[in-house]
Amino acid sequence: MTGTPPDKPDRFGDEVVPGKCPDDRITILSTRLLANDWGVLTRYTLSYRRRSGTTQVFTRETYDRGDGAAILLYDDERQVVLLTRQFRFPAYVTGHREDLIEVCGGLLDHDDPATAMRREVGEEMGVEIGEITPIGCYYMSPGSVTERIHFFTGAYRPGMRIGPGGGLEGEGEEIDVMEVAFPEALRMIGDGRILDAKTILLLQHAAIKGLLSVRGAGR
Ligand SMILES: Nc1nc2c(ncn2[C@@H]2O[C@H](COP(=O)(O)OP(=O)(O)O[C@H]3O[C@H](CO)[C@@H](O)[C@H](O)[C@@H]3O)[C@@H](O)[C@H]2O)c(=O)[nH]1
Ligand SMILES: [Mg+2]
Repeated sequence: MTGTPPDKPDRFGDEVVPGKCPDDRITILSTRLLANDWGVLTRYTLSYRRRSGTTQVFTRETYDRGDGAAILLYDDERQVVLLTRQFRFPAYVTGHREDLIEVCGGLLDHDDPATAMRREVGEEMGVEIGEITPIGCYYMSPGSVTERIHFFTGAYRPGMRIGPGGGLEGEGEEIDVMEVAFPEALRMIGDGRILDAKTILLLQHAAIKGLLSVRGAGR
């Protein structure tokens, strides 16, 4: 994506404001904006009616950077997948010192999911993709992060590579594009070389649905 900040919370509609909530278990008592920069960090104070009928008051912080999209690009003739490798600072601060291996993904940045996905595939992978197949839209960290990721798969062939990819240098992106044999990609989950959950979800989806052959991946 470009360096513009993601969508702001108004994309949720007007129900998440004090005193107004369609779920009658919940009353939002107050909200406090803690940060409004790249992402939006908000502290809500809410009262929650438990199943027993008693009411509890507590606070919850939400971090909103907008929603995202991710895609597994696969070539079923050559039995390979196309992945990225890039520096991830939030992983670095947890002590992880290697670049992360991931499927292509990015924030929607005001586009619909399929449009955003095509844009990211062009920028990051240098691929002009044909048909893409939606799989579902899932919360990745629902206890604190509002982001939902729209998942896709897409078949590609070497002829669809129209550029080197690599992402946007002006945004600090430096993305390596890696073609990996599918059984090897599955082994990379098992031995910890792949640590990104959206990538693991998509590779396992491809195995379960038989998009590619798992022969040679071991147990
Ligand atoms: N200025 C600024 N830029 C940021 C910040 N955080 C990220 N960026 C930049 O914003 C761009 C985001 O690139 P995308 O390709 O759209 O997103 P992503 O970082 O690959 O991944 C996002 O979407 C994924 C969904 O597939 C998510 O899984 C991932 O966590 C992240 O939200 C990158 O250029 C990145 O450097 C920040 O705090 N400040
Ligand atoms: Mg990205």
